[in-house]
Amino acid sequence: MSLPTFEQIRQAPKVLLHDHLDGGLRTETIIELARETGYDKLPSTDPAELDAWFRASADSGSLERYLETFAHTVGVMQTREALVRVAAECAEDLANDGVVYAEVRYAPEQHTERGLSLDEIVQAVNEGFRLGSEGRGIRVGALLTAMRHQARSMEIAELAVRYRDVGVVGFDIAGAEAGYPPTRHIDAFEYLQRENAHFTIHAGEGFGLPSIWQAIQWCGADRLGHGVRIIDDIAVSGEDAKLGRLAAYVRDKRIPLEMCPTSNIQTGAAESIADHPIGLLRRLQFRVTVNTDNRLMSGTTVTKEFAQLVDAFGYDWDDLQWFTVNAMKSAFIPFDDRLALINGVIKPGFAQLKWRA
Ligand SMILES: O=c1[nH]cnc2c1ncn2[C@H]1C[C@H](O)[C@@H](CO)O1
Ligand SMILES: [Zn+2]
Repeated sequence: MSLPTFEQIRQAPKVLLHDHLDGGLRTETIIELARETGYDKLPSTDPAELDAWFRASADSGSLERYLETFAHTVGVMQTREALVRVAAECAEDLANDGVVYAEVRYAPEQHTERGLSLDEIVQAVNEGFRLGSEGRGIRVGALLTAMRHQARSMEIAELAVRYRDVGVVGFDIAGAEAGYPPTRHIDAFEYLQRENAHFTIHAGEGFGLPSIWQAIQWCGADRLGHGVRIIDDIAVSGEDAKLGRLAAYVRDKRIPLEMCPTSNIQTGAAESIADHPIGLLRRLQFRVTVNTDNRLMSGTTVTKEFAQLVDAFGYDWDDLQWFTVNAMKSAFIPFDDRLALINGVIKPGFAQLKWRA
């Protein structure tokens, strides 16, 4: 059986758990929204040039500099119409990439510059996801992110609970990691735990093991955003790997790792796809999932991320299905819904592709 091709991977039913709404805009849309809303700070109004600018600026090797590019996407996402449009296009683009289930995150507190309330922001994005998903064979849920350098996490956690049955499936914290440990937001995480709500934490990307340890053992994260630096707790010699206590805990407890290979290279968390810790972590059977992080800044899609992994590691259909089922098992929607997607959509979809290959 030959390795999956790009087009075959695109057709496979895929699952995406880590994708930022403000990191996935179409360049043409940014330019149009800037014109419509009077945002005059774009580095270029030519789509190709702007696209190249985002990629080059995000390729800095530093998470902090990578994050600076979001000023322009967030800058044009300040009205209800803009949010509905961006969310609808996000759902459409993911559906066209063959994604059948996605959790897309954004930070409501970043969209209040022109007077929208947090509730209005969530309602607008929900409406966009609904419009963009309709009839396209995709289900999209929102994760509400609080910015770790700000102090609004409790408010955002309450917002996530308020909308838990209407479009929102969980909570997250994002932004610069060094200097802003997860425990800074412990009250929000404790509140979410008391509410039986789900959350993931960006950890082990721009900072190492202490961040992962806090996210899991202090804050009770259900999943880890990136978590790549867990390899600092694994000693490899030849084929042998010795896990430290934290790495063993993450693997034993089947804590999902939302890995984003291209993004990690851009921010300096990994050297190249071939050197990306995902190779080792998949071999050691951590609960690894494959994600895009920011499709605009990384010029990527789920299909591209998978295709690069196939090139680098020779992954076959079974590997791609394993990543996909891992992701579906780790989603924040109810167990019955996850099972229905695994048995009704993912397994039959992969079976058909394997059979044709
Ligand atoms: O990979 C990331 N790490 C930390 N923060 C991130 C990453 N990608 C995007 N963000 C930030 C910038 C966005 O404005 C915010 C909400 O989506 O989350
Ligand atoms: Zn992220």
